[in-house]
Amino acid sequence: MSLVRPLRLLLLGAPGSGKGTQTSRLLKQFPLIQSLSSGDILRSQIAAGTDVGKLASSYIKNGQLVPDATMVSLISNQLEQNSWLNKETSWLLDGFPRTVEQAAALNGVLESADANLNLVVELDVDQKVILERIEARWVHLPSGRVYNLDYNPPKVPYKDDLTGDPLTKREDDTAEVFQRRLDKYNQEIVPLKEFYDRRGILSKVSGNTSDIIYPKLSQLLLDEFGH
Ligand SMILES: Nc1nc2c(ncn2[C@@H]2O[C@H](COP(=O)(O)OP(=O)(O)O)[C@@H](O)[C@H]2O)c(=O)[nH]1
Ligand SMILES: Nc1ncnc2c1ncn2[C@@H]1O[C@H](COP(=O)(O)OP(=O)(O)O)[C@@H](O)[C@H]1O
Repeated sequence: MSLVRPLRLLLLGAPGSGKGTQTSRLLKQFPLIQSLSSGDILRSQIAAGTDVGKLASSYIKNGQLVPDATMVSLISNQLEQNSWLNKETSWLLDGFPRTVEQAAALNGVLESADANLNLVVELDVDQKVILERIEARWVHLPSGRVYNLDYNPPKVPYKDDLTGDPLTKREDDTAEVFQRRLDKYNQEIVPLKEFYDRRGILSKVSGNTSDIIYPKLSQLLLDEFGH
């Protein structure tokens, strides 16, 4: 089955909860959905040595959030570039907004294009299980493809399945930095969820593995946008 109404989805979830993993599965099942990952955009800015990348890098390596104004301008420009600000395109956001200030700014941008979010889903994963995920996470930076030594290892050790490029460890994927990111997430997520709950578009899917979560997430989309 496919979606019959345009979906404008925001995935919320703790670092390591599986936002990227769920995104890649959704894009396979629903090819009409386009996606944006704020973390991937920042990492490509860093790799390109841009001013935004230089600024962001100092926050990311310490597990801090990049300032709201920087994120709002970076992602708003990306929404324009992607030509998402219309009523027809189906898209999903992973990693932005992360604060209620970012959510309010995004709301203004989308509202003025009459293309506001119509579903926000929180990935509810026991936070005890996500640290070990982070420690086993390896990424292919140019594509954003995500691997895990335990859960979904690359075919050739430490090499990207499609390009053969070497995989890398993210500098913010250490236990120490991860704990700071998790603490920050737990602080910001409460007002952020309230922001969307007040708008009647917040849902939650729970499960301690992505294989449990994905069928629930996919069914939620089909229930709400598949007819
Ligand atoms: N053990 C395990 N690892 C998972 C599961 N789902 C995703 N992962 C891995 O855990 C890490 C974090 O997942 P990711 O999708 O990057 O989470 P994000 O930070 O929320 O985008 C990655 O290495 C994934 O491959 C799962 O159900 N079990
Ligand atoms: N919306 C945002 N606001 C502020 N900082 C952000 C945002 N998105 C990403 N970042 C920065 O980039 C880092 C990596 O983001 P991301 O790849 O989404 O992490 P994770 O995969 O752990 O959820 C974050 O820890 C944060 O420092």
